[in-house]
Amino acid sequence: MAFSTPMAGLACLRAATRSLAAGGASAYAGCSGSKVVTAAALRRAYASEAAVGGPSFKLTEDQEAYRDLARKFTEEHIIPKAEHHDKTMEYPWEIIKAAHSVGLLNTHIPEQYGGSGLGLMECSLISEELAYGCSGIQTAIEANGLAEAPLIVSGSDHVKSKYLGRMTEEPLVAAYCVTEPGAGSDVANISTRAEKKGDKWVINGSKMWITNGGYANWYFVLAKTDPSQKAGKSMTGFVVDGDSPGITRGKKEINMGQRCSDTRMITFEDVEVPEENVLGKPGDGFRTAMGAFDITRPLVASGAIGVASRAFHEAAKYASERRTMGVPIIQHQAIAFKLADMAMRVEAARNMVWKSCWVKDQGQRNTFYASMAKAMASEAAVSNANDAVQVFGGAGFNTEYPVEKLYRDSKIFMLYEGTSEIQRRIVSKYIEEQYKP
Ligand SMILES: CCCCCCCC(=O)SCCNC(=O)CCNC(=O)[C@H](O)C(C)(C)COP(=O)(O)OP(=O)(O)OC[C@H]1O[C@@H](n2cnc3c(N)ncnc32)[C@H](O)[C@@H]1OP(=O)(O)O
Repeated sequence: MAFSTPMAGLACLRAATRSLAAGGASAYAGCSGSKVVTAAALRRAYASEAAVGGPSFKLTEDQEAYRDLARKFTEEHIIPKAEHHDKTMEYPWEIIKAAHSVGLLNTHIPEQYGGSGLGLMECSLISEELAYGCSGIQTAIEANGLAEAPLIVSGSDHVKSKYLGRMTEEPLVAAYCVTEPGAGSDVANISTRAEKKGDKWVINGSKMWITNGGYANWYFVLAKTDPSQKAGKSMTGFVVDGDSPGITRGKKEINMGQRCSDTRMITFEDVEVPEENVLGKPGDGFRTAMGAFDITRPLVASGAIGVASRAFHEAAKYASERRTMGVPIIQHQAIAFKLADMAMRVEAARNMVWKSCWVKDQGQRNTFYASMAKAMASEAAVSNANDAVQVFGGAGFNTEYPVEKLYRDSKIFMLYEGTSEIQRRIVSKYIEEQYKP
């Protein structure tokens, strides 16, 4: 199957999944060699996972098709290039373009704006597969979803047509600018300001750790517009064109993991934005920014499941092959129980992620579940990557083997899109509310 269909959105995704179905199993030929799980091993592992699903966990035919497409894409386009992008830190543009050509980019843009309009459940199946291959590359892909989410939550029809429509027509990336040097977890205390001057808004301030910042065609920017108000009314969200005068894109940050993901400081100096680029009403910004997380935290979480399950599969495969004291190490209880814990974490966290997606897809607010899913899945990724290194022993510390990358890549899941501590704060606030005397 060729990944070059010149279509966008759902039509493109459907054509790609049909073509994959017609291609059958022989279409899987993407990866081999000692450092990656082979295609055959992957299929066996997933087949055994599918067999344990309970009745209410059955995926629809469409969901299976999207997952299979993402899995094939991962095998062919991501796994073979993951090491290169990790070592060189090169931004994965070619992979982003390929993902766009088969409809695996911008998956939750509504159909009326040219997107696939997939539900969160479908999106989560896709992002888990992509992250299985390389979570750095998946982050570059999924960061588009984060930038787009505030527009989906609060954008006018005009803004959606103009900025979301553009994303479906050609392979572009966008970025979500909320975090600042002095305000990460504490969004209420950002200091970027936007002031109304005539018929324009003028933005001044600096945003930090902006994923896709160096390549973004446009930015979602959260700025204070009325600091005298409490958080829920003091901020406004804007869409800002990437080529607006006054924007400076800082140097690429060198991070411990997910090294091909592009994160930078973006500075806004007297950047003029037309009134029509305000999302919702002035003052709605904080809610818009938080509402976006209800869409994207479950997807960050599903990316974390991709890492957790990759770490599990690599460790289980190695433990079956590596022998000590006359037996494969999987027969030593110390290793076997570690693998059992890893499998339990993947299954439990994935179920939590699916629930958080399902609640949102039912049209209900899912903040409580999204935070649980984000915390559980991130911690599963970090624990599983740590255990995988332990199972590999000294080899796990070596760059010739796949798990040291997983170890480095996993940590950010507990930090970005809200730390594990912030997720617990959100969950515990709900509990406190429930138990108010
Ligand atoms: C794979 C892609 C990865 C991309 C790279 C990742 C990039 C990033 O990391 S992006 C930045 C991540 N940053 C964060 O996640 C920030 C973490 N912080 C937070 O989530 C919040 O600031 C948090 C939870 C601490 C807010 O706490 P706090 O300041 O106490 O506000 P809080 O009182 O809860 O809410 C204020 C108002 O907003 C409302 N609100 C809060 N959450 C929501 C929501 N989800 N939906 C709608 N309204 C909301 C509240 O109801 C409240 O309304 P009101 O004023 O009427 O009572």
